[in-house]
Amino acid sequence: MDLSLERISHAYGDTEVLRDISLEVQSEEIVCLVGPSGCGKSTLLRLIGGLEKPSAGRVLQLGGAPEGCLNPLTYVFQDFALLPWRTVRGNISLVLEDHGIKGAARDAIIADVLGRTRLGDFADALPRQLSGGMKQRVAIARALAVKPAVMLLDEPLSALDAQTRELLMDDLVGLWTRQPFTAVYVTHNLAEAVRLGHKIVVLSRRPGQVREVVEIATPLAERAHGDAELEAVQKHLWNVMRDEARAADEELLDV
Ligand SMILES: Nc1ncnc2c1ncn2[C@@H]1O[C@H](COP(=O)(O)OP(=O)(O)OP(=O)(O)O)[C@@H](O)[C@H]1O
Repeated sequence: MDLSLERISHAYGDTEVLRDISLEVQSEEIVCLVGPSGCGKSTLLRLIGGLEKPSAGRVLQLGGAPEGCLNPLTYVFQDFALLPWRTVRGNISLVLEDHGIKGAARDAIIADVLGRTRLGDFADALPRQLSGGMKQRVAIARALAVKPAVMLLDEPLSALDAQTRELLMDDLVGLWTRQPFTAVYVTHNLAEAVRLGHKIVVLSRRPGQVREVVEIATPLAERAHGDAELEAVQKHLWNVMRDEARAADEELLDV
């Protein structure tokens, strides 16, 4: 399934947050949204996911969802949102039970997503026994269990330390390479965007507008850490964003 955002604008009361955003998300593509603090990245993700309705414009879902899809637009949050009293298996099982999937069918899906996220040995662990990076892998496995058409990731790595972020980026690349998925990925971190994004959308400061869309042709699996071409793209993105970020940072808070 592809997504087409047509001239989306959004305001909260008098606060204009997003202005005239048009964007395509193609199937099996990771689209990263970057932009200064408060420019409306998370708001745009909520509008895409249908949690809120845009003040103007629309989000079109083009083509059918994958076979067996239980939830076309599925979120992955920064704080993992795992139930602490349920094991890894139990956390994943819950979303399937919610859809009436039980027994062998449920077990097969759980085995599949634990395999894809390389968590097979941790099925019986409780969240408190896992590192932050492992918890986020469980959250990703849980999202995959509902066979989403598009995963919506809101700063999924920003609660993690730098080393864990690197490992999880490798994991996401591996996951996508083994079986491509479609995602919209909000991040502050330009290194993450150039590592994971097929397309990087730079938003201006609030009201967020599309400043630039950068496409990176290098396959994800070939994007090595420290690659000169990626660093040049990252530098370019920072040049586009720097003045906007500074202006956003110096803006007086409206309290
Ligand atoms: N439910 C809401 N009601 C009123 N204002 C809101 C609401 N949600 C977000 N905002 C405002 O909309 C603007 C954009 O917020 P949003 O969280 O989408 O930005 P962001 O780019 O994701 O920010 P950050 O990078 O800091 O996470 C902010 O000024 C925020 O205060």
